[in-house]
Amino acid sequence: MIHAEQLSRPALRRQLRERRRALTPAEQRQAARALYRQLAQHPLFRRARHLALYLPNDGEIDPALLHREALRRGKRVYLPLLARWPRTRMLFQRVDNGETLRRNRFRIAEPRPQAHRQRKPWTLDLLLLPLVGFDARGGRLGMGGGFYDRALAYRLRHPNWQKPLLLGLAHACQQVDRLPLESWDVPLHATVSDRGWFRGCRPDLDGQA
Ligand SMILES: Nc1nc2c(c(=O)[nH]1)N(C=O)[C@@H](CNc1ccc(C(=O)N[C@@H](CCC(=O)O)C(=O)O)cc1)CN2
Ligand SMILES: Nc1ncnc2c1ncn2[C@@H]1O[C@H](COP(=O)(O)OP(=O)(O)OP(=O)(O)O)[C@@H](O)[C@H]1O
Repeated sequence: MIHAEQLSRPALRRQLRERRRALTPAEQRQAARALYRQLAQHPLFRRARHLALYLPNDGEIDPALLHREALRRGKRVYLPLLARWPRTRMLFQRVDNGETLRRNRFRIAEPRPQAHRQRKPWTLDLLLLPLVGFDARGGRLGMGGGFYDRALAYRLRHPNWQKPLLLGLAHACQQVDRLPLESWDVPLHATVSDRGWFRGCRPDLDGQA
C-alpha cells in the first residue's frame, strides 16, 4: 500500500491515477462486476430512492451495472453536471435511460442543463463518489477540482444532517494508508471497492446490513 505522508498531493494523485489507468479492460470489467455484487443487494442501495453516481473517467471503477439496476428498480438516478456559472459549482441532475449527453470541459459526458431535473445534494438519499485515492477512515482524494467538497460543504456546517449517505467507489489498488485531512474535506461514510467495504466515519453502518 502507498504511504501517503511521504508524497505531495499532486504526486500522490499522479501515482494513483497511473495505477487505475493501468488496469486492463478485462480487469476493469471484473472489478465493475465485483463492485456490483458488493452493493446491489445491500440495504443502503436497496432503500435509496434518489441516488447520484457518475460516468467513469480516467480508469475509475464503473458503476454502470448499478446504474442500470437502479433504473430497473424504479429509482431516480442523478449525474454530476458542472454549472456554467460559477465554474466551480457542481449540480446533480436526473437522467433518463438513453438520454443524449454532451461532454463538459474535462471531456466527461454530462446531461444538458434542465433546472427542473436538478436536485439539491442534501435531498438525495445516496451519493456514490468517484475517487483517486481513499483510506480506511473515510478520507477521499479526488481529481483536485474540489467539486464534490464544495457541493457537500453544508455537511461541515450541519454535521447532524444525514443525507445523502456518502459512499466512495474504488478499485482496491486506490487505497492508501492515511490521507491528510484538509479543512474542507468532507469525510465519506464508507468506501466500497471490488474487494470489500471500508467503513469511514460511520462505524454504525454495520447495523444497517
Ligand atoms: N467521472 C467523474 N465525473 C466527474 C468528476 C470525477 O471526478 N469523475 N468530478 C469530480 O470532481 C467532476 C469533474 N472534475 C474533474 C476535475 C479534474 C479533471 C481533470 O482531468 N483534470 C485534468 C486536466 C484536464 C483539463 O484541464 O483539460 C488533469 O488534472 O489532468 C477531470 C474532472 C464532475 N464529474
Ligand atoms: N468548500 C469549499 N469551498 C471553497 N473551496 C473549496 C471547498 N472545498 C474545496 N475547495 C478548493 O478546491 C481545491 C481542490 O480541493 P481538493 O484537492 O481537496 O479536491 P478533490 O477533493 O481532490 O476534488 P473533487 O472533490 O473535485 O474530486 C482546493 O484548493 C480547495 O481550496
